[in-house]
Amino acid sequence: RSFSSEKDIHKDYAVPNPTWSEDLRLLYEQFMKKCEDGSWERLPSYRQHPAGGCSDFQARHLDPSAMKELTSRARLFTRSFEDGLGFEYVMFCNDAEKRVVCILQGGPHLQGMPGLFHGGAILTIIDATAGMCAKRIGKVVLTANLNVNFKRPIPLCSVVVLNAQLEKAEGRKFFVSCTVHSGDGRTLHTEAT
Ligand SMILES: CCCCCCCCCC(=O)SCCNC(=O)CCNC(=O)[C@H](O)C(C)(C)COP(=O)(O)OP(=O)(O)OC[C@H]1O[C@@H](n2cnc3c(N)ncnc32)[C@H](O)[C@@H]1OP(=O)(O)O
Repeated sequence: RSFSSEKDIHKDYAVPNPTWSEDLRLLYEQFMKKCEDGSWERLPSYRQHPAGGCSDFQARHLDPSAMKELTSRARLFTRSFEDGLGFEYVMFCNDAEKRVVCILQGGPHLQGMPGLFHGGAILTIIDATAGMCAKRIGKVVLTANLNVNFKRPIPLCSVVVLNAQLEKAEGRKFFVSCTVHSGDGRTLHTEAT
């Protein structure tokens, strides 16, 4: 399927699709229920996010003349896979508690060691989830430092839950912790700050 149709670029991918497992669907329904009283909010997710708010950052880091051509071809990394092959995920935020939860089913194209999730893929979704947690407050944020402990390998194509929590804010610095647990919550796979 072409990635560059207007429709495709503006499509919200943070919704169920036929590649989702029963486990991911159940978690999605659980969190959608939590959204009913307004304490949690599902975050839409697109292949290309509007540049809104990043213009001064882009001016500082990027050559404006190259920007237009570049961004027209650009896709958010975590949304640049065919359905089911990469990151199938939905983020939910609870701004009162300064938390972001990400439910994730990792596809077969995220393999590292045979049968296992690639460590870089785990880093990526931690970076995105913890980044979103900081972004809810800081609006435009960049990851300055990411420390990760891989406690248990994550089986490929399994469903996991990421929990990001803002721990502290000092001016424009945000300190976020993030864990990755198995879908049933019993196994702590990864912890990061
Ligand atoms: C809508 C959905 C979008 C989803 C997107 C998901 C993407 C997730 C986010 C990313 O992956 S961003 C891409 C990876 N990150 C980068 O490319 C950032 C590259 N680094 C930088 O641009 C600069 O180093 C940075 C902006 C982080 C800081 O540089 P600045 O010149 O703005 O500030 P400065 O170096 O003076 O540091 C500011 C404060 O941060 C502190 N700091 C900087 N780097 C640090 C570090 N590595 N560890 C701890 N503290 C650090 C620094 O000590 C200082 O603290 P104090 O003011 O208290 O002294």
